[in-house]
Amino acid sequence: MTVSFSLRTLTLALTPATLTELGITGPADLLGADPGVGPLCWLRLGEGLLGFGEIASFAATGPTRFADAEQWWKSLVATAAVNDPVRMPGTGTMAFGSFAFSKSSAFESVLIVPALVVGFSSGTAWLTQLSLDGAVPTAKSALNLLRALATARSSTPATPSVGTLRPGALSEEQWKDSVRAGVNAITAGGLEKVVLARDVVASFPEPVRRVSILQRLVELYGQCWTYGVRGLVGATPEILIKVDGSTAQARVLAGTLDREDEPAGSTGFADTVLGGSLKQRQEHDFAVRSLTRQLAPFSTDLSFPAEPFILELPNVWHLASDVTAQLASSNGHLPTSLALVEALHPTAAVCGTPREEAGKLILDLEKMDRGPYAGPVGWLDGAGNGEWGIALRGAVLEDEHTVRLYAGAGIVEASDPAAELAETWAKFRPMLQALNLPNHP
Ligand SMILES: C=C(O[C@H]1C=CC=C(C(=O)O)[C@@H]1O)C(=O)O
Repeated sequence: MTVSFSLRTLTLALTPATLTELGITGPADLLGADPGVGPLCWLRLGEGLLGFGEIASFAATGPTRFADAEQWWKSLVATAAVNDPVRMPGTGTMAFGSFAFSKSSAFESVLIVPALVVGFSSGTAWLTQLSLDGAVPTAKSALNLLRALATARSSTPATPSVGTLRPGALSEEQWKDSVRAGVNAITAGGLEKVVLARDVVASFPEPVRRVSILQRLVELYGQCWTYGVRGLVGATPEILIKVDGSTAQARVLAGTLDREDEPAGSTGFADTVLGGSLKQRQEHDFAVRSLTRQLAPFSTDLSFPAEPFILELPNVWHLASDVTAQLASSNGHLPTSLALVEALHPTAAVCGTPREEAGKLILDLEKMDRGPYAGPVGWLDGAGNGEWGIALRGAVLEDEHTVRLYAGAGIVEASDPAAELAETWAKFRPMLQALNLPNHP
């Protein structure tokens, strides 16, 4: 006889004394705590969520993957017994997720409910134990699990063995031909922007340690959101949507300048070359417009600055716009973060304008399945909150020895294939660094 139990969760605030006793100064201290594949991860600037173990998961492919995941999550949450005195976004019931970029992808979109979550946000730290086997989490059982992790951890990222890099679906020449074809399609009319991506494959004689990659990304790209959901890892600078109660926020990026292109001793280089470029500005405006157009029907108030700002990352500068919306309730309910993800994905930062035409051209010209690259990655909770980045500057660990890296560039009429190719190398850099591979082979 199979007995199915409801989800049970217990959340505890972690006091500074407990954290000190366990030697935990922040979430990154626990990255190396899972002796297996390592935790589910969503971290930025010393805050975020780590998930350990897996008590339930949902997988889907196809055009209804978001709606199916939302339905599965809602039915799990509906019967959950939640003991959550902390009551912040990410406490109580929560799951990590990653979604395929394309409705025709073979990659399985997933939601994963961990057994234990450690969270840090706005000066509060907490611990949530989740169970689905009838066990009732207690403060003692939750703290024992955390203690075991804190004791097991290793904090030094191991340097990966010397790896080699080879082209993925297309050679550099073939990819530049695709960019040329993209520019020709734009010139011929019918679309204004298309984002074309490519993949490269890294091979290592020794097994690659997922945890080490996450540790390196946190160390080098702390202001990006370091994500890890099963084999998908990366550090994205772009937020598709973050929902905290009735407020939604997005960080839209498009328009890029390689920091290695800055001449020594120059001042105001990014302002002039990136901020002053009509081509880059056009690329950016398409991305902002696509997001705001899709978000507007869910909002009572939507605001973003008239001019983008320049976001400085260790590898590149981007044109960036932060968008804020007050969410409208419908029949007494606010939209959940996952409902917004479904409505917003894919923006013109990763697809193009118009969306349908660009999507078709991507399938035609890239000659690869993007898998989870450029898809939404992040987490959601039982109250509808969540944070979803766009899975950029990342890779998929295909097996112990093989890592597939992805990067793309926005193509507009004025695009030059060689410059766009160089831009993809700048965008591969975070993962190349994390994997200890040469900057630009
Ligand atoms: C498609 C990617 O970046 C997007 C986000 C920021 C800037 C972009 C650009 O300038 O082309 C892209 O739209 C990628 O990193 O693979």
